[in-house]
Amino acid sequence: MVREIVVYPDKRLKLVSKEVETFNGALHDLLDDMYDTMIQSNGVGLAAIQVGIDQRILIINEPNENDAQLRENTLEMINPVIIEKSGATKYQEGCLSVPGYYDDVERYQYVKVEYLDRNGQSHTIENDGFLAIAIQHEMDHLDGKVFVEKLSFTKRKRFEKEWKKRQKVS
Ligand SMILES: CC(=O)Oc1ccc(/C=C/C(=O)NCCc2ccccc2)cc1OC(C)=O
Ligand SMILES: [Co+2]
Repeated sequence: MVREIVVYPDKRLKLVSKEVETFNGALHDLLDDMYDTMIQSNGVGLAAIQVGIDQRILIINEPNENDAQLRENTLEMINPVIIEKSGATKYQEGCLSVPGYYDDVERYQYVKVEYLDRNGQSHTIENDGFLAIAIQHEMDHLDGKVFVEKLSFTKRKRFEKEWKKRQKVS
C-alpha cells in the first residue's frame, strides 16, 4: 500500500537509520509498500526513512528506454556499503521529500556497493552512470542527509528562501 512521504524539514530525515537484522514478511511488505509509494509519486528512488522507517533500506527503479518503470527492474538494497568510489560528476537531483525542487549535486562518478537483498543474500554492484548517482543519493538518506544539505552556500540560501516562501503559501 502507498505510505505517507516524510517531507523536508521533518527532523526524522536527519535520523541515522539502523541495520536490518531480520529478513521476514514484514520486511517484504515494507519493500512492496516503498515500491507502491515511489511509483505513485513518480519517483526513481526511495529510502525507508522517507516513509518514516529508520532502517537501512533503499529502492531504485530507473525508467527503461521506453521511460517505463518495470517492477522487475527495482533494485532493493539492504544494509548497503560503498566499498569503492572514484571520480566526480554533477547531476540535477530531486527528492520526493523535497517536492518540486531540483539542483545540481556533486557525486562520485563510480561506486562499488555491497548489499543484501530481501532474502538476506549478499550482492555486489558497480556502476558509473545514473544508478551510481541514485545509490549515493539514497544512501545519504540512510545517514540522515538530504541532497539540499550538500548544496553550495549560495544555492542553499536560494533553496531556503524559496522553500520558506512555498511553506507560507501552502
Ligand atoms: C512536484 C514534485 O514532487 O516533483 C518531483 C520531485 C522529485 C521526484 C523524484 C525524485 C527521485 O526519485 N529522486 C531519487 C533520487 C535521485 C535523484 C537524482 C538522480 C537519481 C536519483 C518526483 C517529482 O514528482 C514529479 C511529478 O516529477
Ligand atoms: Co531523496
